[in-house]
Amino acid sequence: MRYAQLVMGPAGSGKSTYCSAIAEHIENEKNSVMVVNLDPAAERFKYTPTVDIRELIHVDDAMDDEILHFGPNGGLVFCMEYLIENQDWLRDQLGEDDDDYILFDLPGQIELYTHMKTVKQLAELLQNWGFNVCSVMLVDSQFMVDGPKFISGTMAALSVMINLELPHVNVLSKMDLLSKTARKHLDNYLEPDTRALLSDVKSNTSWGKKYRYLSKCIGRMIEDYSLVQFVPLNIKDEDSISGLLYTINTMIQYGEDQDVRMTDFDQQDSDDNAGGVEQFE
Ligand SMILES: Nc1nc2c(ncn2[C@@H]2O[C@H](COP(=O)(O)OP(=O)(O)OP(=O)(O)O)[C@@H](O)[C@H]2O)c(=O)[nH]1
Ligand SMILES: [Mg+2]
Repeated sequence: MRYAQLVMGPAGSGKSTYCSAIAEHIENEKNSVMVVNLDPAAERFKYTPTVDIRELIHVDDAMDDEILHFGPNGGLVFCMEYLIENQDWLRDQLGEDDDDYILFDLPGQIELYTHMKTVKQLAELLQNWGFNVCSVMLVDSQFMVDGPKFISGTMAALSVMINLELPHVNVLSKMDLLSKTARKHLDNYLEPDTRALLSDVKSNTSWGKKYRYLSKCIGRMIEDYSLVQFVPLNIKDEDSISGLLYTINTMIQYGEDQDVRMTDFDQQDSDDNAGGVEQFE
């Protein structure tokens, strides 16, 4: 079995920084990990990618092409579709080693995740190649500190979850940047509570009243069904990273093989003992 995190989220939400920090953390625990850059427009990142989509296609190739003439956003979508069409290239680059743990650093174009099919196709390819895949969606915590923004971030996360149908975790990134007051505000929303969410939604006008009612219904739905949850991540705090990785690794069943091996070992041990008892008798 192999293991994959598809790291996604809006532009600048911290995906590449997350990949470097998580890779460093896993390596410090003496486990091996690889990072694959799947952002055809990436300029620089701290990690050294094992595989880099820019060796297959760069967003400039799509933009400079005299027939295609894409702008940066269309160009990026084209590159991701090109990757799927050239799946053999990716398969060869990834190799076939058992037990690989790979972080895929994806581009920051939210429509790739909310309703387009390319990332879903990528996940299906990886699953066919023997990966346990999960999606990790980063949302910048600074954009989630008032009720209406939290609701809209939650709805974006929900559409990604529905579109991809993968084991999924939503991460609030850049927690180290929040002031104490902002952190307190955010804490009120983390345990879904419609009243807290609505406290920022003004309702003086008739539009305001309707908007408040809609927000209330959405808030209740999220609260009643525990549909979307967020894990806050402070990348400067090792405990925060370990906690999140534990959640993710449980989802992709990373480490369970080791448990099985331990169980086999225990079984062997007790068989041996049983033999010993017989001999003794
Ligand atoms: N303080 C702090 N800054 C962060 C954190 N994560 C990312 N940043 C900063 O936010 C900016 C964007 O981070 P990236 O990791 O490049 O974000 P990205 O999601 O990969 O961006 P795109 O690939 O352009 O969509 C950089 O200046 C990072 O240094 C964090 O956890 N804490
Ligand atoms: Mg990036």
